Amino acid sequence: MTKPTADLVALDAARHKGQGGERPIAPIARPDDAETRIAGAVREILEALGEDPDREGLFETPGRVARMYLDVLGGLHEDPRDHLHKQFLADQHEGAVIVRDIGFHSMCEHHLLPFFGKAHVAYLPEGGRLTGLSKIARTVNVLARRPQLQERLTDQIAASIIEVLEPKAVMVLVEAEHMCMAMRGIRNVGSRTVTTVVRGTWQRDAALRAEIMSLLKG
Ligand SMILES: Nc1nc2c(ncn2[C@@H]2O[C@H](COP(=O)(O)OP(=O)(O)OP(=O)(O)O)[C@@H](O)[C@H]2O)c(=O)[nH]1
Ligand SMILES: [Zn+2]
Repeated sequence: MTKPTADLVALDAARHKGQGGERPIAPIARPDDAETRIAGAVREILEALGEDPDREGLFETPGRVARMYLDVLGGLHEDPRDHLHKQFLADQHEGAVIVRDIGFHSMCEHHLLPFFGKAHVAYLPEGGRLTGLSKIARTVNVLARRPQLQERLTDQIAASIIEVLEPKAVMVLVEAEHMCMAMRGIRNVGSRTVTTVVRGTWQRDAALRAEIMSLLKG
């Protein structure tokens, strides 16, 4: 079978090189002593703040925070593309598949503070090649549970789908609120950031692109 989207995969690989440093989609290994090391570092932070990490309320905090980080950043050690291998064929379906309102929580890699919101994903299947709807949400979830940039999260959702499903087109829209803008720094509560990516045939057809984009926005 020919690879109609090979050029798109290459384009994505090139884009990721220049974007916020290289952080490929592939998972990385988790060191065996990760929990102990994170707990030790959290204890250091508490001490550096002048706190007593042995007082009753903080005694178990380093371990808790370590387990929390391993959970909320656990997507580093999973491959988001794995989920997309569960595929079905539906030759008669020629239209787009749109999954809206996929809630996610991520961590901004600049401050390690949460950003969270919704991802909306559309793809145009090639040859009726579909994946399970939940698998798109699982893919978003793995990529979100990493130190991320919203732009990279958006790109990597599209790149994962392109690589595994080889669709004719993909569009992803992510809207999120960043705690690093709300809790600190500019302290701007309530502003939302929207990022989009369009790949494949929808890049070339402005009318169709606008139609899919309006469906994505809901
Ligand atoms: N493009 C992009 N920027 C982000 C994201 N998450 C956080 N940032 C921004 O990363 C920037 C880091 O800027 P720096 O000047 O290095 O850090 P800072 O002094 O803490 O910046 P302020 O937030 O302006 O106080 C800030 O402008 C953040 O708003 C993201 O997902 N995408
Ligand atoms: Zn930030």
